Amino acid sequence: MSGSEDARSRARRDALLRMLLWPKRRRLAAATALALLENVCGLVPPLLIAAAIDRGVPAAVDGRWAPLIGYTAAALATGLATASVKYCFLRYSGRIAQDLLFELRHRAFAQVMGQPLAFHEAYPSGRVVARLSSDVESVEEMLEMGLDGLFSALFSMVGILAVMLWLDQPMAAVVIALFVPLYALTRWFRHRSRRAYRGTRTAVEGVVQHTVEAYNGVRAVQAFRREEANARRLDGLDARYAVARADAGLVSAVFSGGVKLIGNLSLVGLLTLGVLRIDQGHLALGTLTAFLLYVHRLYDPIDELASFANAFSAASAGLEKIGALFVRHPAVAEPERPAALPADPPGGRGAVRFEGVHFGYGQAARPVLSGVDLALEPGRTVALVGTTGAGKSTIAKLVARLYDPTAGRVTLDGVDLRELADAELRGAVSMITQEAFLFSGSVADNIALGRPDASRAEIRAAAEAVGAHGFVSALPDGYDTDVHKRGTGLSAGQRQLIAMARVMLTSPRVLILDEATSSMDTSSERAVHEALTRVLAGRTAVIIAHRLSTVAVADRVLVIEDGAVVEDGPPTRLLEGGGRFAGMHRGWLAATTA
Ligand SMILES: Nc1ncnc2c1ncn2[C@@H]1O[C@H](COP(=O)(O)OP(=O)(O)OP(=O)(O)O)[C@@H](O)[C@H]1O
Repeated sequence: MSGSEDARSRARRDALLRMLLWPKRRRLAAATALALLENVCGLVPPLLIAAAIDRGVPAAVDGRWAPLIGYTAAALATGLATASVKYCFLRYSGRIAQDLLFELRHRAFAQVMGQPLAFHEAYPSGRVVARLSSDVESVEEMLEMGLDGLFSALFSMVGILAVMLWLDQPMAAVVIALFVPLYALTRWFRHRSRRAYRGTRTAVEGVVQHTVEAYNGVRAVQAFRREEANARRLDGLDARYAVARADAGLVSAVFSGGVKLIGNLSLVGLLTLGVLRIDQGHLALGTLTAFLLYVHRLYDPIDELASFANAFSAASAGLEKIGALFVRHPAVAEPERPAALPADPPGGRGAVRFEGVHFGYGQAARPVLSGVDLALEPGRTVALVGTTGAGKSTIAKLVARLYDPTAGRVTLDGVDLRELADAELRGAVSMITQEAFLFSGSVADNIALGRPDASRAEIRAAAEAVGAHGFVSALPDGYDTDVHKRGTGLSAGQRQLIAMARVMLTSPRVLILDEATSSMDTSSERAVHEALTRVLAGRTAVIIAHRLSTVAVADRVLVIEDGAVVEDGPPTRLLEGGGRFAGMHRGWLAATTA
């Protein structure tokens, strides 16, 4: 990673942290106060034990038991108080951690869903899944195990050092002197662990991405016998992940071991100096005991701090990756003052115009459309045909305003699409994609996707209108059948019918249909065609026709070549004209009848 990229991704991580933590600052302050109280309580018992040894025991030897009993009871009471405050802190900080995670997941998911199509076409879905799953998990781990360690480590270190300095300065100096190698070790760890954990996040991303891709493309995998090769690739990615984990493990082992070593050196140093100072009469035995107890307490939290630092490095690398989702992509911006579509435009609803439209995917990319002028009349069906890569889908995406033209404008009923509020545009222009995607839920939920408030009668009427009612009522639970339940198994044609019922229910002014390329059997194809005729009636429609049989339902055909309209007219006239469309049709007839 280059220096400036590194700084950018750290800045993104910090911005994300600020966005998450700032609204919770009051609760975090309350958690900090609880942790402080816990640690202050925790400082008292060693002092009471020192007093018990130095004062209570000699008094008991003289037959006065009250001081010893008093010190012991006080040590017990502070121990109980520490435990109760710790319980409250853990419950409270646990809730904050869960809320933070909820917020992170919610924001990251909403951010991904709200990104323009340009983002999704450039960002592999596996990578997004890795961000939303394993990267979020790394933050979860840090919050679950780390907060406690961080707070106790920081507060107890400061508190213990203060008490040590108050008890005996030369002894405290030994402990402080050993902080120099500890500081050096911590610096090394911070630097090395950041690199190591970035490596693990990148490696796990590779594993998740490959798994998601293989799963999404399982048909192609099986058709091309790629199972073995895919499994080998996953093994390779897994091995890379294992190496990255081992590297991170090595860094944390060196750090934890180093901290333990320095802790033990402190004990030896304190014991040696303590015995000398007792011998010289400068130190009491109880104070030495308190020192030894404190050193133990000092290095335990440093160990916890090491776990936190580990978790933080992993989470920090995860947050850098999640932060990348928050980078703004040149989006189709919502207008500040949206215009409304005319309710009853002269000539009818659904007139689409392209006026001198230029478009290319990204600034450096070759232009796909160069000055397209086009008028689609209300209520008519236009089929776009042409060779692959000609620009048919691009025209459709501009009608749906999934992208904005780089120059020129696209209007609907006289209004520039850029002036329409998103909700109004989505209600006015609907798209049926090739795969006719069904979401988890019932058939009814899927039909009512664009109008969740639709009544069951309306849903049924929409299904009846496209001829889907028959097969839906034959499903085990009718309209309540879960579309992803095992055994439901809807065919491609049935999925298309459900997608068309969806359109019937929302009744958009303009419908864009990216016709499925996979062939259906003749009866399904006929059912889809019949449904199509009903859905198209009285609506402006743009069909990206992959199969020329679909063109029969169109009033007009546009032949697209290299981003330009090269032929335009009713299908029958184009067939008679003997131009490109007639040639394509002859080729298609020969292929289908061969
Ligand atoms: N998301 C994208 N990013 C960059 N270039 C793209 C993108 N989508 C399409 N293109 C390019 O734009 C051109 C037009 O593509 P488009 O998808 O509009 O063609 P099409 O006529 O619909 O093709 P097909 O029949 O194969 O679907 C092609 O050169 C294609 O490579």
